[in-house]
Amino acid sequence: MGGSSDSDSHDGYLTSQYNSSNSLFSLHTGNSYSSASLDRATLDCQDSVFFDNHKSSLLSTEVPRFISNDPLHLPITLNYKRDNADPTYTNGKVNKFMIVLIGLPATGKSTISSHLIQCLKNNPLTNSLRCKVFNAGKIRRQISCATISKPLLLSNTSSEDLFNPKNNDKKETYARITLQKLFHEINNDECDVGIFDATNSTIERRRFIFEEVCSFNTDELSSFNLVPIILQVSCFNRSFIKYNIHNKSFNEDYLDKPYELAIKDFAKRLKHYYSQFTPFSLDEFNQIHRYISQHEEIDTSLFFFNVINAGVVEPHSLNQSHYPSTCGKQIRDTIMVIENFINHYSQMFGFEYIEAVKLFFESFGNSSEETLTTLDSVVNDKFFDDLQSLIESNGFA
Ligand SMILES: Nc1ncnc2c1ncn2[C@@H]1O[C@H](COP(=O)(O)OP(=O)(O)OP(=O)(O)O)[C@@H](O)[C@H]1O
Ligand SMILES: O=P(O)(O)OC[C@H]1O[C@](O)(CO)[C@@H](O)[C@@H]1O
Repeated sequence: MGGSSDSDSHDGYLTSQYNSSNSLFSLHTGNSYSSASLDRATLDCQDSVFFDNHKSSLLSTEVPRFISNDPLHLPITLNYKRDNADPTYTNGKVNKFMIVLIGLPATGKSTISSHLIQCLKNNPLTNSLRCKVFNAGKIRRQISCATISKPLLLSNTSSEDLFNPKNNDKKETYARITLQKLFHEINNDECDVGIFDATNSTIERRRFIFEEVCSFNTDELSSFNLVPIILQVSCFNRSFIKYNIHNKSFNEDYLDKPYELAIKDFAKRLKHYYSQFTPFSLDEFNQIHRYISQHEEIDTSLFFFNVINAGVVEPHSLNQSHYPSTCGKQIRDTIMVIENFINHYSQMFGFEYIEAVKLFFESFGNSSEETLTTLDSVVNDKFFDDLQSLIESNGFA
């Protein structure tokens, strides 16, 4: 595997990153990731039993398929049937769902969203729900392309760099437009599940989102009630991240850019995000729950799910579900389907992805010399160490 960085080249292919010394975030001391349950998730990264149970599947050339070759046919155990005559209301309003994604760039948020939609579409309990993704990057491109006729204006000056934290205002504007579009389509009954696809990487952004959800739900003119579901997507594995960055260099932002420029620009973007990212925590979940309960004056549903390293690390009690006593069947059904998706993500989609990563690095030597050299020259151990330092200086070692 000529030219590959150390992180990928020794015996730890797709496994070495599971030990703490090599992890991108070690997770255990941060303020936000300080809960016992997250510690448990962290321990699982290092836990020898967990490791042994997964090592063979991570290393084998066959994709382990515990259930079936068809990712959409899971043994989902649903105990009751949909009752069409029993639509669910909250506070006299028809329920809709909003999935708020959280996660650093290139962790798989958009990909996992499309997998979730497939899953909802294939389950009789949820197949009538109209799902739509509202992607802040797409909205940004639509607006900025119309203005400057370019996929993405790359710049070396910090004042022009959209992802430099100095320019957060610009990025916030795109996010707010995206959020308003989601509310608008929900309110017009154009969709039932709105997925807000952005990194939502700061506490301030998340506070804004939930203030807006409360305003929406307390708006007497609206006939709908939004049930918020937080889905945090994390990726700590260096090989996964490297593979994802390679793929990101072909996305719409970089259609007109040479590979090297794209990789360098995305790497720079990642550094900006690592310098300001705050993972979502149980504390924040509880704060948001209190805030919504106070403002909506009813006991309200709120859910928090995690996909870590394509589902191979189990989030354990980091996932949270708050069902009020009055919670109706439609919400319970939908959450059950989502929970099944989360719990089986690795079998449904994760291992197939890991296999693709593995193949990518195995055949890496066959890639063009330029691609190889470029990726390794930018996304290497030093780069990951820099990311680690950035996240540590941000208080989340
Ligand atoms: N779970 C996954 N299954 C399959 N491919 C994945 C998965 N996660 C990441 N990838 C690969 O990584 C690339 C980046 O993933 P994706 O675009 O979903 O990340 P993202 O978190 O939405 O990024 P951004 O925030 O920059 O938009 C994808 O193009 C895909 O090739
Ligand atoms: O405004 P946020 O939450 O950072 O998320 C939006 C941005 O995230 C990205 O997906 C990061 O790569 C961009 O495409 C997009 O502009």
